[in-house]
Amino acid sequence: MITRLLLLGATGDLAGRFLLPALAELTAAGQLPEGLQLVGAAEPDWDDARFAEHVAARLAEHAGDVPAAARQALVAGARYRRVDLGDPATVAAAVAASPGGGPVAAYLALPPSLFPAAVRALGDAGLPPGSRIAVEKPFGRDLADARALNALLAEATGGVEAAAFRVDHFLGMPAVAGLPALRAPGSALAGQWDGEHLAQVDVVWEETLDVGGRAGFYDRTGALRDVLQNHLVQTLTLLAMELPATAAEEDLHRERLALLRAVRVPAPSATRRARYTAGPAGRAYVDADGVDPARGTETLAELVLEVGTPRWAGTRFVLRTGKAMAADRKQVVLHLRAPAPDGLPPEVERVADDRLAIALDAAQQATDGVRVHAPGERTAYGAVLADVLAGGSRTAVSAAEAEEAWRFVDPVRQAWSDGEPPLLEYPAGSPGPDAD
Ligand SMILES: O=P(O)(O)OC[C@H]1O[C@@H](O)[C@H](O)[C@@H](O)[C@@H]1O
Repeated sequence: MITRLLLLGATGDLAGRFLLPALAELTAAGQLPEGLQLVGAAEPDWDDARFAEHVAARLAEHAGDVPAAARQALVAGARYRRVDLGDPATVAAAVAASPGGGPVAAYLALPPSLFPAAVRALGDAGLPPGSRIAVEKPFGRDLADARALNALLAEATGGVEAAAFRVDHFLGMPAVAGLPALRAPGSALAGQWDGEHLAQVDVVWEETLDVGGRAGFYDRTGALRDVLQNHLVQTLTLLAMELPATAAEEDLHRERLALLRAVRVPAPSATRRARYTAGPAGRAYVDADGVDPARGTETLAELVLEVGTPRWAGTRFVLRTGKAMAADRKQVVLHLRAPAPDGLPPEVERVADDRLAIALDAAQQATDGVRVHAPGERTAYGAVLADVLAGGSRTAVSAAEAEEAWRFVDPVRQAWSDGEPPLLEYPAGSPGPDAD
């Protein structure tokens, strides 16, 4: 059992807004492993007391809904070690920092450019058996890079696949995790789940948020790598895979991988990319600090995919994500070929006779950093951390799944960098280019 959580990047944005609040939530629910020791690690030259202040402030801001006693317990138990990823000895010291010497979960809440150095340093430090390394997304910049990162992880973990945890927090969102149940045998939608009944399925994640202060990261990433290649593709796997034969995690991963293998490489003409200009919602993307306009980074990405299985003959899967858009639209839309049946599950909204919508953010919305979720329901990062700490893998992507997702996204990335199709524009705060 994991007894220590080493949070690398503990002073950063991801830790402050999502991971520390999720730990507080799990503390309150009594769902952390008994005696778990939190060691925060980052570059600033802080001590335990300074880190405790930081954790308390982040929790006050982002986990105000968690009872104060649980927040205080987390703050009181937190330790801090300064690490410099260029100096692996500092990482080894952080691994050794907590007493007990049990298995460690090392969580890389770091910019992707630091993943290789962090994984190498953890490998050099030598993690005790039963330890895990959790890596955030994007997992690699392309297929070759993802393979290299998988090789490093295999080296650092002695080839134990379960020891490498490639996080995708969308898999922990209740609405995404619940997608397979919507067409379980007996459901009104069970008989609709194929190309004969569904002409098109949209997986949409449109945000009103612009890139804010993240332009330095975002400009090297873009909408395709930031959200579509991972979050939307994983949502697609849960929507379109065959239902696993059992509840076992290996069956789930087998079906997710089989679905990814069946996705055809889209032609460039089946893709769109765009970036926002100045508009009602604010200034142009290219005017944000840290943007190099010459890179041509997209803030909106769309792929129309086909899944080459008998079930999905004739269905178009449209995956679209964008920043600085007119409205927050985070949903799956089913376009039926005939009017939808009666007796739909409560999560499914009839928006037209032949069109159904499933909200992806119904139970959990991050509005100005305030967490809103149904009482007793876990947040996405609560589910991820519970999984990491308990040895689960439902919110993780396997090595093969990570590479397979790049197989059909890499050619798109390549075509885009060759200028095909051209980069479109949309005003910030608009529904996107040529909105349908
Ligand atoms: O709304 P959530 O749960 O933060 O998920 C969306 C976010 O997912 C992150 O992984 C992306 O980096 C962000 O750009 C995006 O906004």
